[in-house]
Amino acid sequence: MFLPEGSKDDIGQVVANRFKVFETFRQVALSRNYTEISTPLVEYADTFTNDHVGMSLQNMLKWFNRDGAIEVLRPDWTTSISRALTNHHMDQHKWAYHGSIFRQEIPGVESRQVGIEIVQLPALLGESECLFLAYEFLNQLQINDVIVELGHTGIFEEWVTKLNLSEEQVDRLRNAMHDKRKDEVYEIAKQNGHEKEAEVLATLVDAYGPFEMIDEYFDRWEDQPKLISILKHIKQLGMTLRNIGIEDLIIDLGRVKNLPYYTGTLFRGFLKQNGATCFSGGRYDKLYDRYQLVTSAVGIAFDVDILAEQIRPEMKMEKICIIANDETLAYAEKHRQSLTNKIVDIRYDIPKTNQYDEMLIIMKKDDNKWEVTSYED
Ligand SMILES: N[C@@H](Cc1c[nH]c[nH+]1)C(=O)O
Repeated sequence: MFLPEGSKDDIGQVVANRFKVFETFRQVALSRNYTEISTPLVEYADTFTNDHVGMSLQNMLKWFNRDGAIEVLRPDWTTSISRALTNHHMDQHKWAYHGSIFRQEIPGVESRQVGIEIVQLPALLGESECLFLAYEFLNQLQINDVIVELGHTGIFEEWVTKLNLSEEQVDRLRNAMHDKRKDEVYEIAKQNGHEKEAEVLATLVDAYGPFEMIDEYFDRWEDQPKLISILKHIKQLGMTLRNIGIEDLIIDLGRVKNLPYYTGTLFRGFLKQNGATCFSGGRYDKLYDRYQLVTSAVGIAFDVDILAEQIRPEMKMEKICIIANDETLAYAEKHRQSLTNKIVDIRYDIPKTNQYDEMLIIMKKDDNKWEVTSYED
């Protein structure tokens, strides 16, 4: 039997590690007063593709339902939670979730996330909370070598308004910017004759580095109040993170949104070991506009599969095998319960591999009682 391309079965340690990530996340989120939320796996495509969200149908797993409407497997938690929350009271601010999302551009199509969404909290509080939680969660998983990157959608978008480009040109520009293709950024940006602004935009491609670099840009953009207020916000967030001990902090001022709904601060976490993105998130206030709700919203999602790969094996527990038969099975189970903090297996056959630290066998004594003795072969 075959599986569709990208799909795979997982066995043993991978599955165990994933559960460790899920469990640790739940415990951290609950201790920070999050309420758990779950949305259905199957939703209408329109929930994600309407103008307020703007995700592309192309990458979704989709089909027509009986009435001819397009349904999809959940491609994004953030959007489906915003749909769900508008039908609920908004007096709870902090929401936590865990489960799969499906996007065709992700290798394997299915990927597992744990994440949080925070609504209607002041900007700095909500954004810091996302990264405070990230810090606590990763510490608990003993994953310490992570670089936190801060960015903001507003910097690129502000420069772009000066260029008089069509929507299609802006999309191409955003993609070139995302891939840090500097020459292409310049070429697209100057298409309507704004060469000076195009040059500045091209230099934004290189505007990444250690957090302290932000001070340079206060001088460079001193005559641009919008950009200065964005810089002040990023700086304040960065200083707050520094104050709780997040040392590995970088900025990318040329960062563009990787999901269409972002409207402000963006953050990502990279594993130092291999550069993989282990979390990603940001501000998306506009997602609630279509429900005529004035809301501030920010969130972060962690890639469970990437984190699971980093988990160190648990302390090894002693592994015992009790050899039983139909007659001694119940006694074996009772004995198993008395062996705490050990992995205990019951088998009828005598295992050929030496995967157990100890093997026990149940023998009948003269007085018709049972006795557990060590099995030696
Ligand atoms: N949904 C985003 C992460 C996020 C959560 N909240 C805001 N952003 C993602 O899948 O990358």
